[in-house]
Amino acid sequence: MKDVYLFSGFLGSGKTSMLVDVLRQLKEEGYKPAVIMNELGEIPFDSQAVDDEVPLKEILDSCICCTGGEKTEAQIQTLLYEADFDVLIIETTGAAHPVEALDAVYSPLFAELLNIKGIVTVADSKRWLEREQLTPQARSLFLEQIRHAHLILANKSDLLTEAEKANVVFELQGLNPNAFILQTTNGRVPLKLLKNLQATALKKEIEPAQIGRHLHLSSRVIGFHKGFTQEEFEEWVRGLPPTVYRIKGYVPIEGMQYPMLFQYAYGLVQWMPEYMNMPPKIVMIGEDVQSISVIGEKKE
Ligand SMILES: Nc1nc2c(ncn2[C@@H]2O[C@H](COP(=O)(O)OP(=O)(O)OP(=O)(O)O)[C@@H](O)[C@H]2O)c(=O)[nH]1
Repeated sequence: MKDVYLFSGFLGSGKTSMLVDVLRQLKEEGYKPAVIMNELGEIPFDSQAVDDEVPLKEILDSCICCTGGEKTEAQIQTLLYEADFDVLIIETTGAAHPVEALDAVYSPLFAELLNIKGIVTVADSKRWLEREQLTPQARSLFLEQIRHAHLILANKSDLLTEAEKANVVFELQGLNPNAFILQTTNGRVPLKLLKNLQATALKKEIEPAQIGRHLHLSSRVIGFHKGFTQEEFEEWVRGLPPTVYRIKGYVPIEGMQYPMLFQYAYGLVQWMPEYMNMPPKIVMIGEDVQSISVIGEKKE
């Protein structure tokens, strides 16, 4: 049987960071992992974090829980047919309801081959403390992702005081008394903890809540034809409504040879120099992102 983990968590909470670290640990211990990634947005941005030797299937611009299980089922079948792996990690979009995503993984086609270990949810600890600021729909999804987890990572703990950290763990445990909670930075979770999860995610527990469907998240790809200074770009980002949850992509910066890698998640921006000439495009994910005006946007 191949072990299957479902990685869940709100937009920008740290799922890909966790994935990269877990893949490293799996490989160090001699496992052969495979990955299915589901991204909101047409650009396979996160998959660049997975190196070439790991079998990878992507589901772009849709969401496991909203398209039903067919695409995931097909991707798992293809992997089982063509790839040699012993652990499968499915990273859902931050907009997915974990139980509905898990439901998509159960299929009579491969029930005998997969051992579903459980749902690991990454929670942005700072967002947790300020969850009242989310719209009610986004908040319900955020809470559902935590409520249904078998293991919770209280991530980004580097941004909190000791008292805040303790408070987050206490409150998360109140919402989900059955899950193990670990304080983390950059989604670092010891492999042993994952391996200890044991098929607690039984089929009979599943009660799809359909909450993800009431949250009208959309993604928008924005291309740029001119460069910015980092300050002016950040100023534009700071002026965005709080319902823009996530931005990632490549931004042309004056004086830089290639567009820089840019990430935005819950108030924090991150820039990294890029050594390849990546297309100057970002993906913006949130509620009603189509109506937002963008400086320097190239109409396609
Ligand atoms: N300060 C801090 N930043 C973090 C931590 N974990 C992740 N980040 C940053 O948060 C941003 C989002 O991290 P990802 O791992 O891409 O999050 P994600 O959940 O995969 O994002 P989506 O797939 O877009 O929903 C990146 O800029 C990370 O570098 C952490 O523990 N502390």
